[in-house]
Amino acid sequence: MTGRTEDVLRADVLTARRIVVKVGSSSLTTAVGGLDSDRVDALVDVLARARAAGTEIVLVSSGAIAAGLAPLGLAERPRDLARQQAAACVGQGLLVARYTASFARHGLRVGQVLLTADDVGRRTQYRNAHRALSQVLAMGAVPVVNENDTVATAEIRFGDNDRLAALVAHLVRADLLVLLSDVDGLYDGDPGRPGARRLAEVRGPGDLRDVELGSAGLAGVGTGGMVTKVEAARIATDAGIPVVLTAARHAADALAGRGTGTLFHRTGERAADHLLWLEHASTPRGAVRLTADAARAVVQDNRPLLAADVTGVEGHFAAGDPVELLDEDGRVVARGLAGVDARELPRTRPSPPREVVHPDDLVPVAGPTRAVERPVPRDGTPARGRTGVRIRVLPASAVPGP
Ligand SMILES: Nc1ncnc2c1ncn2[C@@H]1O[C@H](COP(=O)(O)OP(=O)(O)O)[C@@H](O)[C@H]1O
Ligand SMILES: N[C@@H](CCC(=O)OP(=O)(O)O)C(=O)O
Repeated sequence: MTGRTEDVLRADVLTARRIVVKVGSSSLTTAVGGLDSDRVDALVDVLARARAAGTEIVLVSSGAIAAGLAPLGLAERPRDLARQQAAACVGQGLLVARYTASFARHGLRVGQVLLTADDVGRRTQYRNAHRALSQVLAMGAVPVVNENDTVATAEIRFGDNDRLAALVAHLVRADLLVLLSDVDGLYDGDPGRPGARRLAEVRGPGDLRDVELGSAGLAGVGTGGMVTKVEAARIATDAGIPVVLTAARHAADALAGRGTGTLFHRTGERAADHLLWLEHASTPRGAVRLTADAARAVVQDNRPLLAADVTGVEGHFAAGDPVELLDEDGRVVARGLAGVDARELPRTRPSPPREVVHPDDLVPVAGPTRAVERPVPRDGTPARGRTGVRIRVLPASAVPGP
């Protein structure tokens, strides 16, 4: 053994029994648009081999919009949401038909799973999605997951399948997340720039301090560029799931544990089930403002939030909806699932002793936080943050410019 990182087999990959593999639009389409059957087949061959060797695979596949362009006579990804949705409607069927035929060559069935990130943040839907995915796997089929673009309008504009894949990895309790793109790993800057260097490993946020992340790829069909992949890697690794990022053409090496691409080591432990979705995927339907004492007790001492703690209510949320918990100065201190409707909360005190948020349905928002500008979408919509989505502040170089 030479001791080079590339030569050392990755233990995290070799021991993984359940792997979520995410493939981006840029890796599934031809140069002139439309689905590239050869590339789909090449990927499926690799996944089927892993499946035959006993590894359970969940595929998160983008490409619905890209696949729908040519059949609808569109030369490029449309700028308006309605035509993006139409392209996704037509393309998703074609995409799954293609996967169905391709996996059938290996005697494998696929099961289409369309998720709306916001929904799965709710406990019941989370459990339903978990049960469905587990059963598809238990019955030997391969789940093919995408966002439900028809209804998840915010997801088309601001969401991305990299983040969805990280959350799905948590949902199915995966041992590993593999992100496949058109670039063979994370570089310290634009990979097209002479002298750009690939990072073989990322052990934590410190390793990203001097890395420049672009928010758009070259292919013109993907969403989010490297920014969303690094954010997805942070969500997964914080939840105890290591991530390999590499090119789709290196998928076989990645699944064999060879040192291709970039390995993001796990940095945290698995969080309670639906809380990761609540933190990263839900859109708050409102907010409750708390007394100073309550803000402290609810976040630090894990005590229930009671109606008597509430000094103000914003929005028209219903029981089960995600809400933000604000301190006296209006800063977000936590996110929780409301146990009551907004209209049930009296706006004047004193209030009856009712539980507004149960401790099991509450996730503190670790500070410092701020709304992060998300990448500029190709449809030209304003580069505003997805409503209510806050993420921990990344190193300055990791946050896309406006
Ligand atoms: N620091 C970086 N390292 C690697 N790739 C980067 C970096 N910054 C920007 N990119 C770009 O990100 C692109 C991948 O993102 P994207 O097109 O959204 O892919 P996908 O369709 O696979 O999700 C690459 O083509 C690359 O040009
Ligand atoms: N749901 C969209 C995926 C959007 C997306 O995140 O694309 P990509 O950056 O290629 O992973 C579609 O199927 O077209």
